[in-house]
Amino acid sequence: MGEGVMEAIRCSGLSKRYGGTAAVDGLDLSVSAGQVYGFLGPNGAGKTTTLRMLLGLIRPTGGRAWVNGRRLPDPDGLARVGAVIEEPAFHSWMTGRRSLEALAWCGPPLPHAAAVSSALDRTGLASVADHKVKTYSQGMRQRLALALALMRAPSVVLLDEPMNGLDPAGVREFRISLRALADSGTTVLVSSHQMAEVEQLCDRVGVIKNGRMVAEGRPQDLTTAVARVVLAPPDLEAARELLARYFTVSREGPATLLVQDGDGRAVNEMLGRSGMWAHQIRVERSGLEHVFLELTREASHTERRTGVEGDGDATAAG
Ligand SMILES: Nc1ncnc2c1ncn2[C@@H]1O[C@H](COP(=O)(O)OP(=O)(O)OP(=O)(O)O)[C@@H](O)[C@H]1O
Repeated sequence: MGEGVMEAIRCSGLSKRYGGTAAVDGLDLSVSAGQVYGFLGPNGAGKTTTLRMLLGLIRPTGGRAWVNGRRLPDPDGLARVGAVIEEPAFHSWMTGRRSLEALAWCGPPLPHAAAVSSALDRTGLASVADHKVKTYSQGMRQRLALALALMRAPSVVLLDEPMNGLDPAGVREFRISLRALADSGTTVLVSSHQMAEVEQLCDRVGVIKNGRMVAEGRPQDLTTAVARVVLAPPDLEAARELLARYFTVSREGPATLLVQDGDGRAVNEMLGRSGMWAHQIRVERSGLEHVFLELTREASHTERRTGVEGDGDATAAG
């Protein structure tokens, strides 16, 4: 994304408290127009609550948010926002196309006569549009929900874990639909637990924990280099001691060391100077999943009780 691209979504200090619990706690978030933004976080991190606030379904208790440059709450702007927060219940005896046409009756008029066909097309459902929904796979139903969200040609789409429950082929198809959507200029904010998919799909990623952003950036910038060094004993132990002076090193297998943040050339040079020669040095990026787990490690046993509304952070590690 270039400089000066319009922000499609912005949250500034956005907060939502339920009694003493801070579901979202001073969240800052910025999504440029036309991006696919991955919104990651462990269970209970505040993802759904954030999406519900952006949709005007619940009212924030603090902070501000804008969608398409318009300060929320903004009922008039909702027509330009599509969402799949919970899977809608379709009538299984209707066809996919008929389901969308029936639901089009509720709400404002469609932007053009071919809006239903276009939404089915964009979600890869054109060939099964006239089949009954009860014959659809889980993945097809989830894409039908996406088609429903796209029917009014929104400029921003909010999706809450849309790939949950899909098999690898379903996830791949869904990912292709989302990518095509963003390539046509629609902004997509997608919450997910499927790290590998997020890594492949998203232009940027934000990781939230306890209702706050803990890491943000391009997927490739959030991952770190790991050098995998294969050496035969007895050099292995000597190499571990040597490299451990400069890097975090761990034994991975009987002949392999894992060197965090290791640059292959530096590792090679250090070993060579000490007369040790590796059979192999391979530098890889550690997956986003690893980074996610590290960043959110304590989240599952962290209590989030806060004091009186307006108080500062009272987070206590459990
Ligand atoms: N209506 C509510 N009343 C009280 N607490 C709530 C309510 N909605 C959410 N919470 C709490 O707010 C926190 C954030 O919930 P939220 O559903 O936003 O998390 P999430 O990141 O979407 O989690 P998941 O990945 O499990 O869907 C949780 O601790 C949850 O229990």
